[in-house]
Amino acid sequence: MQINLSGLGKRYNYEWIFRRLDYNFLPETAYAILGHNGSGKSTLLNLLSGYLSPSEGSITHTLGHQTLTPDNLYRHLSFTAPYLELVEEYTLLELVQFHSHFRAMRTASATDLIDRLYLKPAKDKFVKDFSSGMKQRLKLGLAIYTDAPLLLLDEPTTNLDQEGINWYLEHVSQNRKDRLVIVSSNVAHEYSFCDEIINITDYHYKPKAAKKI
Ligand SMILES: Nc1ncnc2c1ncn2[C@@H]1O[C@H](COP(=O)(O)OP(=O)(O)OP(=O)(O)O)[C@@H](O)[C@H]1O
Repeated sequence: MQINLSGLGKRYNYEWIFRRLDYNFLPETAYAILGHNGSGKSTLLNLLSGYLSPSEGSITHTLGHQTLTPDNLYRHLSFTAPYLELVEEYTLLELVQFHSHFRAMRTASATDLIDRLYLKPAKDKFVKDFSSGMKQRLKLGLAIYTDAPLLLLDEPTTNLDQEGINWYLEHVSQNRKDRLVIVSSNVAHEYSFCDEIINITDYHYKPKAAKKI
């Protein structure tokens, strides 16, 4: 997957979050999008996922020689973020089986994924009864092990303890080689494996000062 951004800008009402963003995300490369709270990292990730539309400029997703349209882009990406919800009425096994029904996985089976998550003892537990760290590990596992050429991770280590962070780094590193990975973060350990860094604040809109008459 390759993504080209041309003159990309996003505003909410009258507030420009960023403007004039030209960038090429190359295949099989890992990128980190950095910036302080409220700087626009999640907004950019949501644009890259096709969930939001640009206010100006364009985003082109290319897979091999095929340009992807917004209606089929979702088939080729995997995305997780703290604000995305799990289906909490399912047990862990039911949820992984449900997910695998719709998306091709990089694991041999649902139980194989649960083993890799180190959540085997919680196989029959309802997701609503998981701790916040267990939910985050599950979200990350579903995202990382979905077989998609584009992996988008928004603040991936939210709610994870050191063991969870080590788990994330091990599994994302093992699964990054043949896909484009984009991580939004302001915590160094989340993006230590990334090849390129983009500061979203470089694209903040700075209105020209009015000339004094
Ligand atoms: N739906 C919306 N309507 C209006 N403003 C919004 C909306 N979504 C986000 N914003 C604003 O856009 C700006 C960027 O928000 P965004 O969530 O992209 O930042 P972020 O860098 O991901 O922040 P954080 O690190 O806190 O997650 C913020 O000022 C936010 O208030």
